[in-house]
Amino acid sequence: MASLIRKFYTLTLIRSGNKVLLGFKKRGFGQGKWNAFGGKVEKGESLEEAAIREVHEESGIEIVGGVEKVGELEFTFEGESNLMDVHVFAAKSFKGEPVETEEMRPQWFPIEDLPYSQMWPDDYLWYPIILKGGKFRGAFHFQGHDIILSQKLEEVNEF
Ligand SMILES: Nc1nc(SCCc2ccccc2)c2[nH]cnc2n1
Repeated sequence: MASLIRKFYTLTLIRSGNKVLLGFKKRGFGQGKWNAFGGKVEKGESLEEAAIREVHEESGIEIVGGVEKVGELEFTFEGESNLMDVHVFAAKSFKGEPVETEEMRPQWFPIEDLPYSQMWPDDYLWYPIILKGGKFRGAFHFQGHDIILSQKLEEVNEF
């Protein structure tokens, strides 16, 4: 099996009471889908620093109380050599109002009414784990961006 190139990304969930802040991706990878805020980890920054940076860049929200690691996901795509190693965080506390950026149009959604049909097809499987305070590890192999060919998902007690 040809070797894959592992690249690191973050995703950060911002929750306030019964609402979750998502962004509609206006361009680039994942364009047209609602997603949490995230992106590539740059050289020289920690996963947590990358998570906090991406949230601020994409939504204007300032994370003040740090982030908590809640999940690890690996995404591979049929016929492509990249493996996306995505570290999922939840913001402990934050300040500021979300603003629309070139990348993302932010919107608060009630937890009971997340737009899963307009999100990545794996998300409905692991968002509930985060929302009940759990942690998870998963791997999803895609055909394109909308079909999952194979998957693994398990809840874990700690990272
Ligand atoms: N929720 C979710 N997110 C991603 S990519 C997240 C990481 C990323 C990468 C590049 C730009 C911004 C954000 C997914 N891929 C496959 N399923 C998926 N689910």
